[in-house]
Amino acid sequence: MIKFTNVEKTYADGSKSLCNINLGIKQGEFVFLVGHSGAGKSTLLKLLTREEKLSDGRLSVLGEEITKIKTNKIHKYRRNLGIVFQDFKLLNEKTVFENVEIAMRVVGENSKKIRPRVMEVLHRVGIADKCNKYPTELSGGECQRVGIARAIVNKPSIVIADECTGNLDLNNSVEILKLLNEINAEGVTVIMATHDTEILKLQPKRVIEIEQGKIIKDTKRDFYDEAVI
Ligand SMILES: Nc1ncnc2c1ncn2[C@@H]1O[C@H](COP(=O)(O)OP(=O)(O)OP(=O)(O)O)[C@@H](O)[C@H]1O
Repeated sequence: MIKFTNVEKTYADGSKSLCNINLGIKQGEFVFLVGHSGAGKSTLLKLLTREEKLSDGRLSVLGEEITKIKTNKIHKYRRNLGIVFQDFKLLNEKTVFENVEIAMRVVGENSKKIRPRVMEVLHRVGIADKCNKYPTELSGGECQRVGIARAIVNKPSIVIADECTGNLDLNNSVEILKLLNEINAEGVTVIMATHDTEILKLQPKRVIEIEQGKIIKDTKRDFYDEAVI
């Protein structure tokens, strides 16, 4: 469960980015976070990942009060999260396998478990045959599959995807959404920020709309077209 209670975020330069956010997301939900550029979507996600701190209010994630997590315990908290980025953030000098492997190494996973688990997730996202390639040898859609493999390799409870289809064409976006759906079907909460309303038409999910730092709509997706996935 994720719970925002009266959350405010004002950046150091005085920009008020989030205002009185009250929001509950149950474990296993798939939520789209939408809004125009600058609405506050990334800020909300950065509060979840503890890249940014709340200015006021409360935020609890998986039973933990975010503001109370000590700096030296943040890495432990982040193990619950898998993060997928718009620009993939892959290491170009490392292979596909190594890009995913590194996520297991940094959390100190037992080396014997690493190879089978990495190969398992690479199969899962349909990119195992490219495990020895470098990111520069892959298409955008393939890079994002690697990004998803890296996000899920440590079995997170929550996947956070910030504009993860932003650099992809519609076909690739559909494939990435399918993958996120499958991951969600296994009980993982998925929160996906997007400003692309076409994406919302692809599947019936909860949509939370932010405008100028405020939630202006929260629906179980009853106002969008019929699902096509
Ligand atoms: N580090 C920062 N310092 C100051 N202001 C910031 C910072 N990061 C974001 N903002 C401001 O906070 C507001 C919300 O930004 P945010 O990045 O959360 O929006 P967004 O909805 O994710 O936009 P986009 O779709 O363009 O990524 C904007 O007005 C932005 O200028």
